[in-house]
Amino acid sequence: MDEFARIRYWTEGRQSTALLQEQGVVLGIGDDAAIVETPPSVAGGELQWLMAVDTMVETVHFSDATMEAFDIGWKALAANISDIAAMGGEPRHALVSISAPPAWEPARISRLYDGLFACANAYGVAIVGGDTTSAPLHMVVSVTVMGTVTAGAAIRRAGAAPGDAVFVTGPAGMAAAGLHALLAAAAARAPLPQSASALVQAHQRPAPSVRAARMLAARGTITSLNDISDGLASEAWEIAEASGVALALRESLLPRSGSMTAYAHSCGEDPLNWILYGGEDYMLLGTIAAADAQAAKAELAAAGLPMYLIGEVEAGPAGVALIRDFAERGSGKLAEPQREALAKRGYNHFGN
Ligand SMILES: Nc1ncnc2c1ncn2[C@@H]1O[C@H](COP(=O)(O)OP(=O)(O)O)[C@@H](O)[C@H]1O
Ligand SMILES: Cc1ncc(C[n+]2csc(CCOP(=O)(O)OP(=O)(O)O)c2C)c(N)n1
Ligand SMILES: [Mg+2]
Ligand SMILES: [Mg+2]
Ligand SMILES: [Mg+2]
Repeated sequence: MDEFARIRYWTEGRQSTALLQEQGVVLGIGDDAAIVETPPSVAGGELQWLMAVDTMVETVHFSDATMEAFDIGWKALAANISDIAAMGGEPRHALVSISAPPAWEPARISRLYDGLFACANAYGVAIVGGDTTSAPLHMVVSVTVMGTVTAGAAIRRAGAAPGDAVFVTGPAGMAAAGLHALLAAAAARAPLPQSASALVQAHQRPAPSVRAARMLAARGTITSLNDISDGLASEAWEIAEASGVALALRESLLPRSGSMTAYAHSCGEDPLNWILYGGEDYMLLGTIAAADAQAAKAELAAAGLPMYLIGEVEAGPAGVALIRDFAERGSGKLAEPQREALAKRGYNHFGN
C-alpha cells in the first residue's frame, strides 16, 4: 500500500457529514490544505481561536507494554482537547501527523485511527488533515487542535489572586499508578491485577474536562486554569509563577482514589508522590474567587461533575506549599499542620 492509499484507508468515511458540517468543514482530508469556515459569532460575543499541538513518541509516551494502537490514538487527541479545555474553550478541528517505522503496518495504524476517531466523535472534533512520513525506529504521533472561545473569556495561567480558592476536577495520580501497574506487569510477565483496571483506564483513555471547564468559565469567576499533564505540583507552579502568587495546598483536601491508594500500598509506593508528581491526569487545576467556590462546586455536582477545593491562593513570591495536616500519612487523622515547600518538580523531558 503506498502512502496515499494508506491515508485513504486510515481516514475515509470515518466521520459523519453532520459533524463535519457542524464544524464548518468545507473541504477536509485530500487537498493541499483543508478549508474551514470561520465559526460564526455566538450570542455573548465574538469568538477567538485557540490553537495547540502535542506530540506522543514511542518509548517516551507509550510502549508495547503500556498502550495498544487504539489507546495511543485516543490519548493523542485527548491530550490536545485537554489543552483547549484548560483555556475554557470548545475543541473543533484537528490535524494529525504520523511518522511510522516499519513495525507499524497499515492495519495497526488503522487501529490507532479507530482511537483517534472515537475520541474525535466523542468530543465533536472534525479531523481535517494531517501528514504521513516514514520513520527509522519509533512511532511519533503529533496532533494539532483548534478550538474557539468567546472573545476575551479564555482562562489563562496568570490571574490567580490572593484569597482565591484552588480546585481540581478529579483525583490526580491515577494515570501514574496505571503506568506503574502496566510496567510492573510487563517486567514480571504477569497479568495485570484486577484492582488496577481503573488506574490503567486512567492512563490509557484520559477524559478531558471540557464540560466542567466550560461551565466554570461561564461563571466568570475562574481566575486561572491549567490541565495536569506534568503533575499537580508542576502545574501549580506554572499558575503560581504566571500569576505571581503562592498556592497553598492542603494535604487532607487532596482527593484520593481508593483504588490508587490501595494499589500504592500494595507495592510499597507513596500515593502522594503520584498525586503530586505523576502527571498525565488531564484533569483541571485552577483558581476561583472564594465567594463563588461553593456555588461553582454545586453547579458542577448537579451535572455529575466533581470539583474539589484543595487550598487557597496567598500573596507572592511565587511558590507552592503543601500543608501537611494528617497526623500520620494516610491515617485520615488531622494534626497540627506543618507547612512544606513543594519542589518545582514533575515530568520534564529534559530532566528537572
Ligand atoms: N517547540 C516549540 N515551539 C514553539 N512553542 C512551543 C514549543 N514547545 C512548546 N511551546 C509552547 O510552550 C508552551 C508550554 O508548552 P507545554 O508545556 O507543552 O504546554 P502543555 O503542557 O499545556 O502541553 C505552550 O504555549 C506551547 O505552545
Ligand atoms: C512508556 C512511558 N514512560 C513514561 C511515561 C510517563 N510520561 C511520559 S510523557 C509524560 C508527561 C506528559 O507528556 P508531555 O509531552 O510533557 O505533555 P504536555 O505537558 O506537553 O501536555 C509522562 C508522565 C509514559 N506515559 N509512558
Ligand atoms: Mg505540550
Ligand atoms: Mg496544558
Ligand atoms: Mg509536559
